[in-house]
Amino acid sequence: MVPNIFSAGLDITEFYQKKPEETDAFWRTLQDVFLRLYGSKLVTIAAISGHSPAGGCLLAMACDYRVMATGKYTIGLNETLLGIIAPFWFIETMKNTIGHRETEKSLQLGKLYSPEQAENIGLVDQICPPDDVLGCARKEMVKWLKIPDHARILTKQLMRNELINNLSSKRKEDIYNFTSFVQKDSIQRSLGLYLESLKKKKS
Ligand SMILES: CCCCC/C=C\CCCC/C=C/C(=O)SCCNC(=O)CCNC(=O)[C@H](O)C(C)(C)COP(=O)(O)OP(=O)(O)OC[C@H]1O[C@@H](n2cnc3c(N)ncnc32)[C@H](O)[C@@H]1OP(=O)(O)O
Repeated sequence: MVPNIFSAGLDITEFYQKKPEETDAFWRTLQDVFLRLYGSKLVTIAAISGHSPAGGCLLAMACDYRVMATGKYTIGLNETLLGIIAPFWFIETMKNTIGHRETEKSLQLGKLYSPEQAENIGLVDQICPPDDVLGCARKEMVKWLKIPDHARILTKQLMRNELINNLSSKRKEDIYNFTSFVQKDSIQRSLGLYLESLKKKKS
């Protein structure tokens, strides 16, 4: 577990100044990771040790339960702030987590929530001091593991199969949409400026 950062989201350098076949392969891998995690028969609990923007938020939402560290961290789907769009399955996952209305506001504004705000809207289930995040996640895991596995798994599948089947049937189209979108000159310019701004913030 890395302190302060759960995940900085997708590595933008994987779709900045890359060839279409490279961005295709990158997106296919992300789809694989998501489908495996969201559809996992195992109990999955995200111990969110710090920042969790965009793709990081998606990974956390793909789990069954989320524990987030308190502190000056943020979580959310901030794609619009970067001049890009959250794909339909990011949107559906967020709707399944916090509901339609909150998702609509959240996505259009590219909102990044503090841990307390995230807990209030149900984006995370629990907040804990940073040095206790793993402990809180473990405690919660014990509860989940007491439930008869077959019943929990079938329930999870009933709740999640619609989205899994939808994405599975549209994978090629989704890859095509991603690559044609990120290859646009205007999007490449936005991504370049954003990467520069991250580096400037650091120096
Ligand atoms: C019509 C159909 C449309 C279909 C769909 C089309 C399109 C697009 C969908 C794309 C979905 C995208 C999802 C994403 O996840 S995009 C990435 C979003 N992530 C972020 O915005 C986070 C950016 N990072 C930060 O805000 C901060 O780094 C931090 C996570 C808060 C941590 O801060 P700090 O500890 O101060 O770290 P540094 O800022 O110093 O960063 C260290 C170095 O890492 C570079 N960096 C950071 N994040 C990223 C990233 N996500 N990708 C690539 N590089 C990143 C940063 O520039 C520093 O680099 P350096 O060491 O070389 O200077």
